[in-house]
Amino acid sequence: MLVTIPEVLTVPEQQELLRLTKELPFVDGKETAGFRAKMVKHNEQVSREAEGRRVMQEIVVRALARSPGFRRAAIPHKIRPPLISRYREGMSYGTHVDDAMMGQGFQRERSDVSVTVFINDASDYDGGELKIHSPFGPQQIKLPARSAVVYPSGTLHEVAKVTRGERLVAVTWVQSYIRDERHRQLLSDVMEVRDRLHAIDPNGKETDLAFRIHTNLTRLWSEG
Ligand SMILES: O=C(O)CCC(=O)C(=O)O
Ligand SMILES: [Fe+2]
Repeated sequence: MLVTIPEVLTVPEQQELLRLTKELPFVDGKETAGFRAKMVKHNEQVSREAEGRRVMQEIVVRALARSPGFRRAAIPHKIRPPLISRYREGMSYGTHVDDAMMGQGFQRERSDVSVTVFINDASDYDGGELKIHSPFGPQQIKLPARSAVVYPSGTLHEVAKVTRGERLVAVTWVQSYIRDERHRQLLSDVMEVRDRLHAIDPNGKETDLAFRIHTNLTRLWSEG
């Protein structure tokens, strides 16, 4: 399931992120890539040592956590501290699959859902499309600033070479309460129906039923 979500970041949040990207030091993105992804990862990310990195991560996580669209698509249990990535002219990230387990030692978390939050606008650069290889063919994603895309971590994907300007994104991974993508899609659909029924008829029998289906499917399928 590939979902795009507009306006995840507020304008002040996006401005603060942009300001910090101008101030903070970036390092080679290979630092956080698995051994195979290292071969194809040509980008930069805000240094682990940078003071303001935590501030940026908190802004992004807070924005995602309050977004109903994100919550519905990802059904998040745990979210990794985001990487703040920059692709300057000539940079790209070749085809790869994200690691299944992320983090250190016994604190590892499974990645079910990958997320890109767009910090600067698509008009600021040429190229730089996020290309997700799906069973229905490749999906090319290039979104306006403040939007996000959510897609299954098990897909092969790549970032096309930036040919003008620079691309600034925050990238993170979610361990979902619902591990199976088919279950997540069904729950997400039921949630939408439930919320629409509630808006139309808060006291209706059908609304009760939709709430019951959603709640009990969550009980049936969730873990963690
Ligand atoms: O920059 C993006 O949109 C995705 C980058 C990516 O695939 C990764 O960091 O694993
Ligand atoms: Fe990736």
